[in-house]
Parts: sequence; C-alpha cells; structure tokens
Amino acid sequence: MNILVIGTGYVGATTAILLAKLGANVTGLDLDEGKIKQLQNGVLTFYEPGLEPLLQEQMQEGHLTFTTNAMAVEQHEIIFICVGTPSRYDGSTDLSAVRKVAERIGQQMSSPKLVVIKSTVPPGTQKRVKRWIQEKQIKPISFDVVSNPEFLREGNAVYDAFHPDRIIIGSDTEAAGKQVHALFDAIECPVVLTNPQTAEMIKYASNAFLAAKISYMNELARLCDEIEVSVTTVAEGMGYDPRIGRSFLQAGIGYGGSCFPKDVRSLLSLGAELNTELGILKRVVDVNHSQYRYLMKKVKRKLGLLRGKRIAILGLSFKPETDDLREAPALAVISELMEHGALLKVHDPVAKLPREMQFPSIKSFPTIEETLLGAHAVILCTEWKAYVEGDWESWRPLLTEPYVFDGRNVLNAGRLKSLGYHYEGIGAR
Ligand SMILES: NC(=O)C1=CN([C@@H]2O[C@H](COP(=O)(O)OP(=O)(O)OC[C@H]3O[C@@H](n4cnc5c(N)ncnc54)[C@H](O)[C@@H]3O)[C@@H](O)[C@H]2O)C=CC1
Ligand SMILES: O=C(O)[C@H]1O[C@H](OP(=O)(O)OP(=O)(O)OC[C@H]2O[C@@H](n3ccc(=O)[nH]c3=O)[C@H](O)[C@@H]2O)[C@H](O)[C@@H](O)[C@@H]1O
Repeated sequence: MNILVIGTGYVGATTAILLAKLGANVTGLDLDEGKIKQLQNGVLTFYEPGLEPLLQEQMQEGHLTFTTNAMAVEQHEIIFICVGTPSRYDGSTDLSAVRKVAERIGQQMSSPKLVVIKSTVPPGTQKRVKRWIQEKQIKPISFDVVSNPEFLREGNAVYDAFHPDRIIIGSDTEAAGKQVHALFDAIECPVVLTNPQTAEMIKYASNAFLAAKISYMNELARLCDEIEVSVTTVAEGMGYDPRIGRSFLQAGIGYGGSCFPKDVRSLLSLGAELNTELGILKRVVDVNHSQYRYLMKKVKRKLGLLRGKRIAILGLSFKPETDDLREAPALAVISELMEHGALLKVHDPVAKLPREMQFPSIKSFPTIEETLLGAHAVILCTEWKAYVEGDWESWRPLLTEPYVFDGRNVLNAGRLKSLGYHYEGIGAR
C-alpha cells in the first residue's frame, strides 16, 4: 500500500510514521524544503518525546521517505491531507492550504485515489474538497474523500497515535470508509463510522468541550479565591464522579496551543454564519482571554509598580513536553509585563523565545538558577517537571523577593510557604 502524507508538521509527521509502522509504504510531502531536508536526515522539525527514534527506524527499514515533489500524487493510491488550517482574522478557518492540496491532487490525478482529510476542517469541508479536486481534473477519474480527524495531543503524540481513544471515519460510501478502517486494523479502539460532516463536527465538538471544561474550572477558580477554597481540591472531589471525569479540570492561566483557541473560534464563526447562538462557547473564549490577566492582577497587587522589576518566567511553551509556542499564555504574560516596563528573565527546557520577542528587556537563560537570580518575582507559566519537582529550597536565596505566582497550580503551596515564599496560585492554596 502506497500512502502519501501531505504536510509533515506535528500531525503529518506523526501520521506518516504511524502508517509506516502499521505496514504501509509512506511518503511525506511538504513544500517546506528545509523541513523535508531535515526529515530526510532523520531529524524531526519539532520536539516530540519518543517520535524521532520511530522516524529513523521506519526510514531505515525503507517504509518511509520524504519529498518536496508534488508529482508524488501520481504514484500513491491513498493521500492523507495534514496541512495547517489556521484561523483567519475573523475567526473562521483558513482553508487555503487544504484547497491548494486538493487542487493539486485533481490536476495530477491519473488513476483512482482515496483522499483522507486529517487536518481539522469545519463541517462541510469534505464536500468542498471533493469539488476542488473535481474542478481541476483533466479527465474524470473516480476518487473518494474521507474525513478522519486526528485527536493526538502534542507531547503525547506517540502514545496517542498508537492508542487512540477512538477512530472517527466519515465517508459517503461504505467501501471508502472500510478502506480507511483497514489501514488502522492493528489498532484496538472503538471506531465510529459516520458521514463526513458528522466526523468533522465530532472533532470540533471534542476540542470545544475540553476547552469549555478548562474555562469552567478557571472561572470557578476565581470564586474559590474569594471564598478561600482550593480549586484543586474541588477538582479532585469532582473528578471521582465518572460522569465528570478527572481530566481537564486543572485551573490555570488558560489554554493555548495551535488547536483549542483556533477550533473554538472556528466553531463560533460557523455558528455566526448560520445564525446559531453558541453562548457557552463565547464565554469559554472570554474566560480564557481574561485568565492570564487575572494572574497579572495578582502580580500587580503584590509588586506594585512593575517598571524596573526583574521577573522570572518559568516556561514558554503552551504546555509541557512540547516546544510549540502557538497561542502560548506565557507569551501574553510576557507582552503585558513588558508593556509595564518589567525586566524579564525567561527559561524553558526546550522552547525558544520567538524572534519578534527578542528585546533588550527580556533575556533567556539556560538554567533555572540563572533565571531566578536577583528576580523580584517568579511566574510559572508552563508546568514542566523541572519546575514542579525543582529544588525550591535551594532556589529561595537566589531571589531578591520571594514572590511565586503559580500560573498552573502545580507547586506545593504549603511547602513553598514553609520555605519562606509568598505563594499565589489561581484558586490554589
Ligand atoms: N498539532 C496538533 O497537535 C494537532 C493538529 N491537528 C490539526 O492538524 C492540522 C495540521 O496541524 P499541525 O501538524 O500542527 O500543523 P503544522 O503547521 O505543524 O504542519 C502543517 C504542514 O503543512 C505544510 N503545508 C502547507 N501547505 C502545504 C502544501 N500545499 N503542500 C504541502 N505541504 C504543505 C506546512 O509546510 C507544514 O509543514 C491542522 O488542521 C490542525 O488543526 C489535529 C490534531 C492535533
Ligand atoms: O486538535 C488538536 O490539536 C488537539 O488539541 C488538544 O491537544 P493539545 O493542544 O496538544 O494539548 P492539550 O493537552 O489538550 O492542552 C491544551 C491546552 O489546555 C491547557 N489545559 C489542559 C488541561 C487542563 O486541565 N487545563 C489546562 O489549562 C494546557 O495547558 C494547554 O495550554 C487535544 O487534547 C487533542 O485531543 C487534539 O487532538
């Protein structure tokens, strides 16, 4: 089975490696030459624990190659679309990369194809992809377009790829649905076979629900602060109820990343387009936008004027175990602190400060100790293990002032207080 995976970012690279491991001959195609060169050398273009050895293994075994040659469409029966689907300025989804790929498939098609959309695309997109392919065909050749949304989490991509909670397949025809199902035969998990529009909706509904869970807890965390209750204990107590579940109840400075923010915006945009009020989701976004500001208020209340204050930022990435900075709350915190004239010292185990944030008033340090040295306050933005399990006792004398603001509610408040820190979380105590 020859499979072409178009787009070799987080999802494309992981999908290509998974399909190769499951026994297919896979080619990864991307228009980014630098990315492809790196992949051809067996090196991932992003940080993802455990993925690179699998990449190298599959390349060595001859199951996986990479190319920038768009003519590759011709030589593959199955084509996965894994290109980006970012937000447009109005929150709707920019499908231009998907469209380009679809049109290219149409132009190059000389034999029947099965096209699988893995990118997250708004309900109704499968129909449009079919049309875009058809419009560019030189002569009519039969093809199918199946929706097969991806649910992996960055930082857990290997586990999630091989042990998904479910596989969703949205197809117009039973045969094409079965063909996609067969590709994942070796994976044991529930499979939902449905129509494409439903499959597309399942993806958005899932991400938006998880985002809603987080915003719900974040809003409650503010109330918990007022009534001097620990939102972490509240979440623990709630989580024992299987109807609620334990996951995604962690309050903090809000969700970020390349998906929750854009996918919630996309769903809201679809609702607006169809005159359907999605009031809960609007509030989910509002809470998320104001959540880092809520932490900033605490910082200002304690430190007073921020001008000239040295503030240590622990963590840049939108969550641990990734170097992804897309919509990372840490960047919003940094921007606000800079506006107030603070001097920033930042650390992240893997993520690098983006070029547009490289100013003289903000410095990156290779070690946590150097970052903390002389700081008037510490703000933890990402719960990397190195911070959660850090040696806060030996770090205490490094600080000029002992203020710790825990944007992820992951530090042991009692212990920090006993070490002489002033600790504030978000509804945590
Ligand atoms: N990052 C994640 O954890 C998840 C992402 N998704 C969805 O998967 C899709 C891809 O996301 P990521 O992998 O994060 O994006 P990404 O930005 O890391 O990768 C997209 C890749 O597509 C390439 N590309 C763009 N246009 C192309 C074209 N015409 N031909 C060939 N290559 C092209 C880009 O150069 C880039 O390498 C998005 O729709 C996203 O919402 C779904 C689940 C998880
Ligand atoms: O569509 C996508 O791209 C993916 O989006 C999320 O995965 P990801 O963005 O990698 O990361 P999550 O672990 O879901 O975390 C997202 C954000 O929520 C925050 N979060 C998460 C959980 C929680 O309890 N509280 C909380 O603030 C995290 O810090 C992070 O900023 C989903 O979990 C995946 O299932 C989905 O495939």
